[in-house]
Amino acid sequence: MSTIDSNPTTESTREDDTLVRVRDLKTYYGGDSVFDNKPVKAVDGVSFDIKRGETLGLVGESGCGKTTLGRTLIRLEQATAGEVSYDGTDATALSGKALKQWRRNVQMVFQDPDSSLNDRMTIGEIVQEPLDVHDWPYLSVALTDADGREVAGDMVSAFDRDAHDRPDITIGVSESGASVDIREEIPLEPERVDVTVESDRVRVRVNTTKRRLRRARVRELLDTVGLQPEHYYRYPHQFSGGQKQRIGIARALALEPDFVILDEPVSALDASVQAKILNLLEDLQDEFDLTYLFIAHDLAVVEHICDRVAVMYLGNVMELGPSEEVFDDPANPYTHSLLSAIPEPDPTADKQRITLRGTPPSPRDPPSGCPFSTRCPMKIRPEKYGDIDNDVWEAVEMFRDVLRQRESREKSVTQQVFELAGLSDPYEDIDELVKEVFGDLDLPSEVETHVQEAVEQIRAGESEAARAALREEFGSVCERERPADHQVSSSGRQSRCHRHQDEYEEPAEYLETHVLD
Ligand SMILES: Nc1ncnc2c1ncn2[C@@H]1O[C@H](COP(=O)(O)OP(=O)(O)OP(=O)(O)O)[C@@H](O)[C@H]1O
Repeated sequence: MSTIDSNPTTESTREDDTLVRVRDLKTYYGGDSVFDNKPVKAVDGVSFDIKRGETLGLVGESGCGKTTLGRTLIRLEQATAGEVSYDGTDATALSGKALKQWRRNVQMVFQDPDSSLNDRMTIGEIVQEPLDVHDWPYLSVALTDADGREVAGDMVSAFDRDAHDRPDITIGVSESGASVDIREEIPLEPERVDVTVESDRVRVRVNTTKRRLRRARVRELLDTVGLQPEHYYRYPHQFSGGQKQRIGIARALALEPDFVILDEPVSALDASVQAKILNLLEDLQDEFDLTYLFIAHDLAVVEHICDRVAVMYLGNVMELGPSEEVFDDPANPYTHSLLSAIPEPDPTADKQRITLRGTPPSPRDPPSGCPFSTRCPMKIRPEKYGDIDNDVWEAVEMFRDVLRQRESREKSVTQQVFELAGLSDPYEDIDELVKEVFGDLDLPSEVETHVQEAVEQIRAGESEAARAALREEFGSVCERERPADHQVSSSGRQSRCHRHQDEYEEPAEYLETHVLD
């Protein structure tokens, strides 16, 4: 198994067809004041490429950092560290006019169409707003000679071209006269463009207003997303959820982006409407050569629509590869766990589930080593505990996890609820905790001794030392070292797990022999 560490560029993601390149990206919230010295590590060192025209899915439990990652990619959040380049341009370094121009090319469709559409604006105004903000169309003009070659010259009205450097109007000048060619996306008839060729200059006059062109563009966009012309003057509350999402999509497409982030675009919709919106998104991708980052928690949707999928946990991408491979033959323990939680359509099918202990740790206090180490059912054990009974091992892990949470600065919601209700947290009392976690389990003497020693230390107020001693005894490489990304298939799929090193059993093998009954 080869390690690929920080550069996931592989055979299948050659530089030339890469549109978005992300390297070691981190987005932290807070952590910069005396009272708040631990930042929330929402995105914590993520690297991947998105190829031109592909759909990359981003999945993971709520709070794992998907939205923050999406927002950072389009500069709605400021990256704390790392690199995001877009078609070769470092997007994190842009500012001023360059940033505004770049923004035309990257758009986002939000999960909740209700809160993303201003209820006091008509649909026409909502879709037109980005066009107004960016003064679209730019009405840039290019001159070509009789052979179709662009002629350089001083443009009196040298408006911005679009992000692809395409002119909106191309005037071809030859001995027989002048021709007018208008880019397909500009709703302007050539008859409205007057061209006068003089000896040393070419005058171009457009006989319409930008306002009219924008309104025509909005009407075209409404049609493109399956809405009717009469919807132009209506208000969002007059539409169904699916229609509202169509409006959101039309708005996102207004400035002719290349890259669109779809943040749970169908999660709030009924199943039948979901399918229609997904079909629309696929059609639009083909028609406009769009590249998508598709954020979702519904794995079935991702499997259907995405070429590749990135599985995220606690700010990290744990596995990334072609959707079919990741879904059919997951490599990473977290992917195994996530997939095992999908309900089986056939209730009689005998599906073996992996039950994950507890909830993900707080991104303010992530575990050392592997981010999944506090819950991983396939965690590497010290050799002497390799054959220990599974229930005993799980209990030890749970005991350590609860101690860790007690130490963490942030109180869990459960603890807060107990306190608000004037009750003591059942885990606060160490004897109660031991009873709760180990119950009637028959502990091997070695385990019992170490647990007992830890309990004594905690009673003596030395929780830190107790945790350190337990880590020394029961810990492994999973808690000591951050795993590298390993290439796990010839397609370039990568997985972040110590088990991919030669000396350990692969997660899938370990799962069969140790975790599933
Ligand atoms: N503005 C913010 N300030 C502080 N913490 C934040 C902020 N936004 C998000 N977070 C925290 O960052 C972590 C990642 O949140 P994010 O919304 O990116 O996750 P997510 O995977 O998109 O979750 P969901 O599926 O619920 O939307 C969470 O712990 C969240 O509480």
